[in-house]
Amino acid sequence: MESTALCFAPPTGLPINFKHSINPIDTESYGVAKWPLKFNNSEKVSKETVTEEREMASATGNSIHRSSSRPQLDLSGAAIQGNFEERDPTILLPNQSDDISHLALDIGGSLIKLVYFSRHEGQAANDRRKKSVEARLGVSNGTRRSYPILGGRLHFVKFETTKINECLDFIYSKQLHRGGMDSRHWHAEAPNNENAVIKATGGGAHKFADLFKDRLGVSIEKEDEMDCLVAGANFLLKAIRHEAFTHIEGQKEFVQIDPNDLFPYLLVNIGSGVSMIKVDDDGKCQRVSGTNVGGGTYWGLGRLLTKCKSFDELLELSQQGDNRTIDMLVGDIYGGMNYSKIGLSASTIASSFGKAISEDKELEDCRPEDISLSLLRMISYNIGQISYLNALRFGLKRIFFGGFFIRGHAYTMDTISFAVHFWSKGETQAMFLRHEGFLGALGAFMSYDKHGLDDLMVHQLVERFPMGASYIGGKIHGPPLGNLNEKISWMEKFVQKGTEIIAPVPMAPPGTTGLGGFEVPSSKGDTLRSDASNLNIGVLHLVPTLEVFPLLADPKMYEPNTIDLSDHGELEYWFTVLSEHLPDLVDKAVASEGGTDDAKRRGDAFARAFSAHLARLMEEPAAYGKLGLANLLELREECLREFNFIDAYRTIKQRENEASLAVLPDLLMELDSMSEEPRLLTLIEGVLAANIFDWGSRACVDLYHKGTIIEIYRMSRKKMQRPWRVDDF
Ligand SMILES: Nc1ncnc2c1ncn2[C@@H]1O[C@H](COP(=O)(O)OP(=O)(O)OP(=O)(O)O)[C@@H](O)[C@H]1O
Ligand SMILES: CC(C)(CO)[C@@H](O)C(=O)NCCC(=O)O
Repeated sequence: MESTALCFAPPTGLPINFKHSINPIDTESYGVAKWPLKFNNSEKVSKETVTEEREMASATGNSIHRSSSRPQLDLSGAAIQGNFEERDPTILLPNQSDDISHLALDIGGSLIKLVYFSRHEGQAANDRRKKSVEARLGVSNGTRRSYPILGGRLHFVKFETTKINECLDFIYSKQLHRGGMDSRHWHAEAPNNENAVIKATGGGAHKFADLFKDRLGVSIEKEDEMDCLVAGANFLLKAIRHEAFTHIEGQKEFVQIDPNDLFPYLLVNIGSGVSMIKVDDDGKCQRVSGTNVGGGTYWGLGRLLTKCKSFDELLELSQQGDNRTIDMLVGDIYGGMNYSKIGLSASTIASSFGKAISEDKELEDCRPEDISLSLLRMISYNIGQISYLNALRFGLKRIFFGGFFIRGHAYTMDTISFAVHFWSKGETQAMFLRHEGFLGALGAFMSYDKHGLDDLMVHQLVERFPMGASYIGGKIHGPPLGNLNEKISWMEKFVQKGTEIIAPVPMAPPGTTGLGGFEVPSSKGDTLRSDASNLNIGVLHLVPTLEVFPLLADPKMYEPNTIDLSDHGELEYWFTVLSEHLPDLVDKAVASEGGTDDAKRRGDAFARAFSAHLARLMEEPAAYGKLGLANLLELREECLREFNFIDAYRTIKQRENEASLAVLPDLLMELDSMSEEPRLLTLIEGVLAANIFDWGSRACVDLYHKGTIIEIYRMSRKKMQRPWRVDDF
């Protein structure tokens, strides 16, 4: 909220979340510039920064350390260009070569992952405002970091590696290779900078370096893949609040990792192939094992055997599968009996695909659904088992699994967890990461110096889930929204089409047996979501729009969620409250923008968007991370901003401020006439009375319709029985 009111609490009406707003809304643009651009046919240089030695070191399993060759921001001779009073003056960095990139890539065998940065609009003005607020309050976060973090957002996007041209088009359309659309230096006519460098990792950083030079005129600076995976994982585990979770028998549970107690751990990255890395510290790691039976195997073999056209299709197929028709179970061999002496139940799979040996069984006789499930189970279980053995080898108690093979898919995670749990007898814990597929790309992004990301802690980074903004895999889930207008019309269409556009793929629980312990690997509820990456990964705001309240003694320790919505009863209650309150909020929001037709349309779109989020969360409360009431309120606030409602309570605040100012002299006189002790008590009571005004409570809202807050305040001081009293002061 823009805090302008004199005397009342944040109009959430719910627990104060101690955050105040700093920045305007996210106005992400997916406008695509015309391709092709003027390319320069400069010589093909590919700067090698990864030395042979380092590559050898990682290949042979020696410890590897992060590269220190990083581009630096050269601030010498920096000067403001033009008018100092200007809202957003351009700062000239005369000695800076134009090679600061806002994009990093992980180009793997199957997928290209992009992490890119977009600057907040009006960032400079906000920074100034924030500084002046801090100066007034006598606090400063400035000492926390040695240099400022980039003010903006991190976005996550993926493409299939075979469609690298789509990826290049995307980079070009957003001018990411030139610092993004918001770059002050960018002009369509400007010549390409010969020195522009993009950090990239994965095999494709080597394979496609020339293509990047040819098509975008940029050089790829290669970062070691294992280093990047580890840097990305460490960053996520330290900086993102709800990053790691366990997934056992359909139950997802977020685990808050203590950054001081993170190491050592085993990182298992399941991409096309699988890498297992022992991580001892920041920048200290060793690839201890790997297996070539990984995500590529599932997708490759699965495609051949089922004729599926896409990975998603294959994964969804597995949902309807029954692996007992393909896998040979212990019971099949032992005449329906358990082999208890060695701990094998009859339902344990004795041999994956073992039933396919039967002479009267051809591929056509097998259901593609069953094949997909058997394959998924075989590969996931195998990876879980090898991971456990490596954890055992090095005495590691925690294994984090990443890579795009996982796809937040419940069955995959349950199977891996089961294998680790079963073989370690519960001693080793399998954990998953929400940004599973982006570890390498994030690590490559981290390798740019001076972005300040290294210093970010959990409470400083905020994740947001804008509507329809995910552009993933070269496929658009939700629209490629160019501007607010498109966003609104998309919401209108969304309503006409029902929920099919962004709603998760509804899937029946698989009736599968054969996991050797739990008969039916059920997932929560009746629905599963295979493509967890659609809405489950948001946009990371590096300078949050809702800033941590600067007077908090210890922001790390402050938990704004006084109500945990993992309790289903609470969840239902609050969802009802928020849904019922929605029309009233929309009225206020529309009024705050002058009640114009445009505001009404936006208000309508906001209501639909927020309702869609609520529906999504009702179905999978942990979809966006651990859900508490404060998160839900922040989501609502953010959603308002998406539709350009900067402060829904603006008009009310204005009215109240006027009313308050009108009576302030009388109130002060009244206070002045009191002796010291009753005066102090009245002040304390006044502050508390003002703070309990609760927009979420219908009683308060009804009361408010009958008068202004100041009247309510006066009345409450005189007549109303308060549900609290001041014991001591
Ligand atoms: N939309 C998709 N298209 C293709 N594969 C997908 C998709 N979604 C998930 N996958 C799975 O993710 C795997 C790729 O994962 P990831 O992107 O982490 O690895 P990679 O970097 O491509 O591979 P590597 O690191 O071995 O080079 C695929 O092999 C497949 O199993
Ligand atoms: C070759 C890489 C590292 C490329 O990402 C990956 O696919 C992998 O770890 N494959 C497994 C290779 C092996 O250790 O058998």
